[in-house]
Amino acid sequence: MSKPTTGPFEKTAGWLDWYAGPSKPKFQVPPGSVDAHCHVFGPGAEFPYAPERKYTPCDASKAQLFALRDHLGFARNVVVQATCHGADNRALVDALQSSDGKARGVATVKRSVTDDELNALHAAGVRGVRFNFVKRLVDFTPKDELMEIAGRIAKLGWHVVIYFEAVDLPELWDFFTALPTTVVVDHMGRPDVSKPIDGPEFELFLKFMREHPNVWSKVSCPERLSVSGPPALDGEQSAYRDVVPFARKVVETFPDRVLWGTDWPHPNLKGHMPDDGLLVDFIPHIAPTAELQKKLLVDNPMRLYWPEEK
Ligand SMILES: O=C(O)c1cc(C(=O)O)oc(=O)c1
Repeated sequence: MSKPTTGPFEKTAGWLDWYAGPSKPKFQVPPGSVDAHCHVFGPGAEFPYAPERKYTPCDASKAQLFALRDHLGFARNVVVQATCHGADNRALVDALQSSDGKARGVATVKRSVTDDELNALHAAGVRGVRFNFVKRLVDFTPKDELMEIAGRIAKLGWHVVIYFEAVDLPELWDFFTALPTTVVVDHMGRPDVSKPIDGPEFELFLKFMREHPNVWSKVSCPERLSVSGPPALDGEQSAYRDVVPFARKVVETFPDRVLWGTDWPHPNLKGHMPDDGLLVDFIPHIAPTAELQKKLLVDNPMRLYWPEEK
């Protein structure tokens, strides 16, 4: 892969660039696998970062994303609008339109979005909107505004992707459970994996999924959630072991409602930047059978993002 670059923008201090020499995974993903959570950043010279952003990344272009897809053995991507682009979806749309039909997307929109704009996003391959509740990433948006957006995008057959921290689930519960669409949780709702897996916090997340069959989860981002490490670097095959029981529990309990993604280019990591090849090698630890792997990597994302092909 080519190396990360920066255009006219100055990166946030301490920014870690994505890993330019990912290893070839030992685990071979099933044919037709989908990386269902990844981003593009800019390039800033072409698609400027949003004025309201909370961080300025290095560039991470569509060509670099597609090269990673091929290198890791994936067939398709779901590109999720990154907060550094706000509600300006141009970089996302450009990536989708350049993908030969191999990428679909999740956008961020404001209440002011027009029906024509939503229809154009749909034509480009957008199938969901993202609502973000992580305070270090976005400013607050009133819930009535989000609910209005959810009602409008439901008519297009789209879903809502939510990103929040585990401690905030109780406060957000009523809003989340009132959403009229399929709801996809980013990164398992960010559990604190230093707490017990059968403790009240993770139990609430499992209850959220158990009691609401429209709720799905991405079992992604062990590199963000792990406290114990070791990091996925230098061939490490036992990376992020403290995350395994949490992710495996979700995969085994709700095998038809889980998705997996690299989260490339891994915004805001502080300690290390993982080798994406080793992240793929993490998959069989959380989805130990071929049947679970196929659901996680092929059947589920295809049902959600390419339903016309099923
Ligand atoms: O935890 C994060 O910092 C993060 C940020 C973004 C984004 O800025 O969109 O997306 C993610 O999936 C994760």
